[in-house]
Amino acid sequence: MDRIRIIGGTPLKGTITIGGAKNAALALMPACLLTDETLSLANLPHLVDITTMANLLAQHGVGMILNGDAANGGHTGRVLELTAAEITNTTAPYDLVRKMRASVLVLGPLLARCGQARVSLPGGCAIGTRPVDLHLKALEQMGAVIELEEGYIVAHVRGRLKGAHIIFPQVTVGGTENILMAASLAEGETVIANAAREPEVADLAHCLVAMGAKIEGIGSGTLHIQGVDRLHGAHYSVVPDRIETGSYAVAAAITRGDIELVGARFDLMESVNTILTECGVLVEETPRGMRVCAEGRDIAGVDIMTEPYPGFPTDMQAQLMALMSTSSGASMITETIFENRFMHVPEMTRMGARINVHGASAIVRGSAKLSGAQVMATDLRASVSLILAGLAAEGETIVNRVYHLDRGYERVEEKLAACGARIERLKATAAE
Ligand SMILES: CC(=O)N[C@H]1[C@@H](OP(=O)(O)OP(=O)(O)OC[C@H]2O[C@@H](n3ccc(=O)[nH]c3=O)[C@H](O)[C@@H]2O)O[C@H](CO)[C@@H](O)[C@@H]1O
Ligand SMILES: C=C(OP(=O)(O)O)C(=O)O
Repeated sequence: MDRIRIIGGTPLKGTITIGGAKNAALALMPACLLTDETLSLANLPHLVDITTMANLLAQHGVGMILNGDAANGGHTGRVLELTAAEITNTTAPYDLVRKMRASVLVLGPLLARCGQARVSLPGGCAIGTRPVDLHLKALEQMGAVIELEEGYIVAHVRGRLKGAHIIFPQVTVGGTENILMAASLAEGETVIANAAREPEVADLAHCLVAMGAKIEGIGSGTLHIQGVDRLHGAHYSVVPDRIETGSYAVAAAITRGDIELVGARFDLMESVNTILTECGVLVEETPRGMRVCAEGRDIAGVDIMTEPYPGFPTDMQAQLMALMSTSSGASMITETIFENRFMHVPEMTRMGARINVHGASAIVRGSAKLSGAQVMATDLRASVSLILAGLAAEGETIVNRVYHLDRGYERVEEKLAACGARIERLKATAAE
């Protein structure tokens, strides 16, 4: 397995281009199953998760054409044309679903278009148990008959799905996305109350509208969807990745550097920027995106609690913990979304961070210096948080098991190195 080697201590300066959002793209791609016409997605990030979703869609019968953007070396701004002229297979197999939980997002579209679907249960993952019971209950309310057989969700509906009044007892991003897609082709009106307001959900809703769906309340906690008989093709550009933006904002802050994040959507960064500003970091909007500067600044400890959007994102919790480890005060970080999302703590502790976990809260006592160490990445955001800690640490840090990182960060070493970071990927040898 590849490893990342970092020699820390250099304040990062320069520009980093932000790509399309992984979590938006993973919801937009399965939307192609709702129509026999072509859905063309621009600004698609180049990530392992996107390839996994493409492989899953291909085995459902989706034809795909990828147009690389030569001007950017074929890396960023890719355009993917997806055509589900005919759905040849309604099973999402375990081998693909287990690689990526977002695979469950084919369930709603398959059921709406084909009246049946057989999707492997995603199972738990490193950060929590992550059941999909709320997706299933909502689809049942829409008339689907669902059974669990041999680890698979086996669903069918007689005729079309029917509009329903769905009240999610807990905010669920994937649940809202699955129901949005299913409801777009259902008979009658669906109301989703306590819907997720994440920008990636809004991105999906805007794309569905471009495909002919009738959705009101986009971006709010109540969505009204008037089902239509058919959807058509569309061309849609994926929203910039706010978690990638936030991760590189922390890279600037933790190294006391100065980075412009080109293409970032400042308006989607409010909760993260509020915390960074409270810490003492300068964050400002620029004509091209946003600038984050911590040069010569003292970072203060602040308390953070993860919440659904517009609250502070759980996907930024580990990165902020790395920053808080280098602050001059104490902070309390409370994780309210996932029950097991502190796996970066023992690894950061190996680098000299002073962190104690009590239930859902971690007390971070800032320390002046982190020191390089061998650490193990356990999940996507934990991986990037260890890289961030390594950038600030004295000496050499080796982050092992970085395959998680490639799920969600495109060319991370290249982007950081362009700002002066001493970072390289150590490729796995054939014997490993
Ligand atoms: C691909 C993608 O977009 N992933 C994001 C998405 O994950 P994902 O869509 O899986 O997260 P959810 O918003 O659904 O999960 C939120 C909480 O609700 C619980 N829950 C969810 C569904 C359900 O049927 N039953 C249930 O109990 C989950 O276990 C979790 O504790 O939103 C999370 C919360 O912002 C982010 O961290 C992930 O990066
Ligand atoms: C938890 C994440 O992704 P996923 O939902 O795909 O596991 C993430 O992006 O941080």
